[in-house]
This record gives sequence, C-alpha cells and structure tokens, in this order.
Amino acid sequence: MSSQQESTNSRVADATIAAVSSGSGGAVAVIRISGPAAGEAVRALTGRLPEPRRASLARLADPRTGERLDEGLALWFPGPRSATGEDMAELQIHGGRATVAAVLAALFAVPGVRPAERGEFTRRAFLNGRMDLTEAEGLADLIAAETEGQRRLAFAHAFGHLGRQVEGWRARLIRAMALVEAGIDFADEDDVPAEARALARPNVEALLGALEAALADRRGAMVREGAAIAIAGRPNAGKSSLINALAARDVAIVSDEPGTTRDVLEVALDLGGQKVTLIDTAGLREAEGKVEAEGIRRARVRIAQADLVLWVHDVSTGAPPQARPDIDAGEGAGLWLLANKIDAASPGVAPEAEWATRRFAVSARDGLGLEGLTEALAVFVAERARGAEHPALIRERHRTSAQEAAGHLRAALAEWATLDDELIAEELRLAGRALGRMTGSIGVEDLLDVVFREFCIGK
Ligand SMILES: Nc1nc2c(c(=O)[nH]1)N(C=O)[C@@H](CNc1ccc(C(=O)N[C@@H](CCC(=O)O)C(=O)O)cc1)CN2
Ligand SMILES: Nc1nc2c(ncn2[C@@H]2O[C@H](COP(=O)(O)OP(=O)(O)OP(=O)(O)O)[C@@H](O)[C@H]2O)c(=O)[nH]1
Repeated sequence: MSSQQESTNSRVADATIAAVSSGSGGAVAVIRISGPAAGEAVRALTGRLPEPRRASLARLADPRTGERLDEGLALWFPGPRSATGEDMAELQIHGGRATVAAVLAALFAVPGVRPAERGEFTRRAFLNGRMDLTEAEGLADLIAAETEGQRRLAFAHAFGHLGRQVEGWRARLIRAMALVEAGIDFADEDDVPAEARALARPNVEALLGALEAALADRRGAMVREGAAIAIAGRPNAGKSSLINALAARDVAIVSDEPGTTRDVLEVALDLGGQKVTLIDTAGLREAEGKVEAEGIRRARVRIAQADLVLWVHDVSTGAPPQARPDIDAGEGAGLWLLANKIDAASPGVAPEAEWATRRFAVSARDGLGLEGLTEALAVFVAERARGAEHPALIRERHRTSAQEAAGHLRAALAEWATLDDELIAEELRLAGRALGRMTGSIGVEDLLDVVFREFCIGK
C-alpha cells in the first residue's frame, strides 16, 4: 500500500451520513447511517442501541418532539466490521414517502448527521480500504445491470476480478523494478547491472503483452454497454419497420438511459440475456440537403462502430441483386444481408451477396423470418460475449490507465540496453503509478468525484 493511501485511510470522516438505500416504492425502506454519530442517532430515535449485527424491533420517535413515527427494525454494525468500515446502523421502516421523510428529518436533527451524497457510503468503504476502485465501479454497474450478461460482468468486477488482475500486473512490475534497482545499488560492480537488467526484461515484456491483450479485448465493454447492431440500407428498404418488429418480438425492451437524446434512433433490447442496442440509421443515398447529409454522416459513424451491421435490401422492387453496399463496417464486425419484403416479392428472389456473412429472407411487415433472425442475433451476441467476464478493461478510465502504463513499458523496452538504470526504473515506476490509478491504490483524489458521481444516493 502506498503512503498516499495510508494517509487517506487514516483520515476519519467526522460527518455522519444517512440516506434511504432501498429502491423507491417498496413496502419497507432501508435507511443506512454511517459515521461516528451513527450509534447516537439510533439511540436518539429508538431509545437504545441493539445488540451488534442482530435485527431487533424498534419503536421510532422524533427526538425533538417525542412523537412516535413508526415501528421498524434496527441494526447496529460497530466499525470497523461494517460495509463502510465506520460505525453503521440501519433502520428498516415502512416504505411510505411521508414516513421515510419524517424519519430522515428526525435523523438529520441529531447533531453531526447530514444527508449522504451520491455514492458516499461506497466512497467511504473505498477510503477505508474495504474495496478498490474497480470494485466500487463494479458495484455501480451491479446496481445498474439490466441484463444477465451485465449482471455477471458487474458481479465479477464488484468482487475483485479486475482489481486482482491489476494488482498481479503491479506485483510483476515491482519485481522487475527491484531487479533494475538492484543494478543501481551495485553500480560499481560491473556485472551486476547488466545481469539484473537482463533478468527484468522478460518480465516487462510479458507485462506489456498482457496489457496489450487486455486493451485489444473489447468483449467486456461490449457486454457492459450493449452490443451495437446497426440497421442500414437504402431509403425505404424497411429499416424502421424492422426495428419496430424486432423490438416487439420475444425480446425484453431494456429501459433507455436517461439524458441520451440522439438523432439516430436506438432501441435497447435484452436478447437472450445480453444487452443489445439496435440502431436505426438514416437511409444511405446521395444527400439532398445539409440536414440529410449530416444524418448520413452520423449513420456512417455508427455503422463503423457497430458490432454487427444488418443491411436491409428491398426485394419487392425486382431490383438487381444487391452489390456490396458502400459502407465501412468496423474491423471484425459482422455484415448480414436481410432480404426484406419477401411477402411482396416474386418467389425465388434470393439476392446473391458473397460479401454478406449471413443472409436472411424476411418480411418486417408480416413478421416472416423474424423469429429465426432474432435467434441468430442472440447466438451472434452470445458468441461475441463469451468469456467477457475475463478481467476486462470495461471503462474508458481503465483503458486510459492501461494505455499509459503500456506507453511507459514500451519506452523502457525501446532503449533497454542503452538507458541509465535510473531512467529505466523511472519508466517502470510511472507504469506502476498508472496501474495504481486503475485500482485507486495511488493518487486518485482527483478521480473520486468522477467515479462516485454515477452512483445513486444511499449507495
Ligand atoms: N440491509 C442491507 N442489505 C445489504 C447491504 C446493506 O448495507 N444493508 N449491503 C450494502 O452494501 C450489501 C451487503 N454488503 C455488506 C458488506 C459488508 C458488511 C459487513 O458488515 N461486513 C463486515 C462483517 C462481515 C461478517 O459478518 O463476517 C466486515 O466485512 O468486516 C455488511 C453488508 C447488500 N445488502
Ligand atoms: N410489403 C412490405 N412492405 C414493407 C415491409 N417492410 C417495410 N415495408 C414498407 O416499406 C416502406 C418503408 O418502410 P420503412 O420501415 O419506413 O423504411 P426505412 O428503410 O426505414 O425508410 P427510411 O427511413 O426512409 O430510410 C413503408 O411503406 C413500409 O410499410 C415488408 O416487409 N413488406
């Protein structure tokens, strides 16, 4: 543990925080209280402190007036054996809005108790060394998880999957650094530096390889954000009809994240346990106006980033077989041809398309062929997602740290034979710092607001 974290850990929070931690609308609400006045607060409202870690029935009253507020359960978790590492208490009360408000108001009247900010319980758990930053992020993801795939990934992260991996990388780095530094210490004995450095090199190379492999693996990020399936085609091919039909079929519609207004229509679905985002892109053709041109430009961007592109082709017009569409699907992305409007096509119209990785004949209007398509999509995404729980760099923050670390390792390796020991050691140290920022074991003061802002109140 670095000295920086030790100094952070030894800082005792003086404020006691309280908030509702249960979801809204339930019959029972859980109020959590954390900090030095937690015990005092429970005593003020219930008249006593229950036996540690045992639920006990409690009559709650407002300490200012003596008015009875509710009958609930009280729990007492003396620190450091608690979720935050501080003294903690819980009041489990009836879930009505007014009851919750009255009990919270009574709590905030206790000296030293104030409302908790977003993520503040978890932030305290982190500052008290109960979890690393990747685990805290995993918890945020766990709370937000809407599909089975997201849940599994978030669970792995919340319980140390990535954190352990990163600590393993750092341990390897520290071994390499020790070897290089041994060279510094014995600088007057001619052989030691060269030998120690030679021993360290394979470690550094292996670590760089591991970082590069982790950076190249996009599965975790795809599962977390949802696989992007772009629906593309000429105007009127039936793209909107298809997206509507797919969204209405055998798939659960996953709620959309708030605050993301996009001009490209998106629908988030749960396809066999994986989150999938269907993206309806503007019909691709020669643009007639500025607005349309911009729509098409954006459509092309989304298509290039998609995990799979469904090219919808209207076969009702008897138009010639579809040539390879003029689009740039991303590297490794699938490109499927959907021959649409087969209900209105003469039988046997099956466009040849050697460029397509798969072909489906469908009618978005009548639903023909959509069941098979949905199943194929679920299989495609499940295959892409396989192994995603493998320690993965699922956030930009993780990728930035890993890229920074890899950069320093590359710099060291590029001039391994010629650089001074001190300079090699410095590059390795900087790489270690970058990894340390990922787990939060060093230098993260500036990151905390960003990380914990995305939590809800009460977590
Ligand atoms: N009612 C309730 N349910 C909840 C939580 C909570 O705070 N309250 N949690 C909120 O996060 C999660 C459970 N997390 C927890 C994590 C650690 C400890 C805890 O007391 N840890 C001690 C003792 C462990 C033990 O009994 O062996 C420790 O680690 O020292 C409690 C809850 C999910 N469910
Ligand atoms: N017969 C038949 N008509 C269809 C089918 N799918 C779509 N259509 C019709 O084709 C027309 C265009 O459908 P849309 O879904 O709006 O096509 P689009 O590709 O989204 O069009 P743009 O947004 O202009 O690019 C509408 O009149 C639909 O009713 C189909 O499977 N069979």
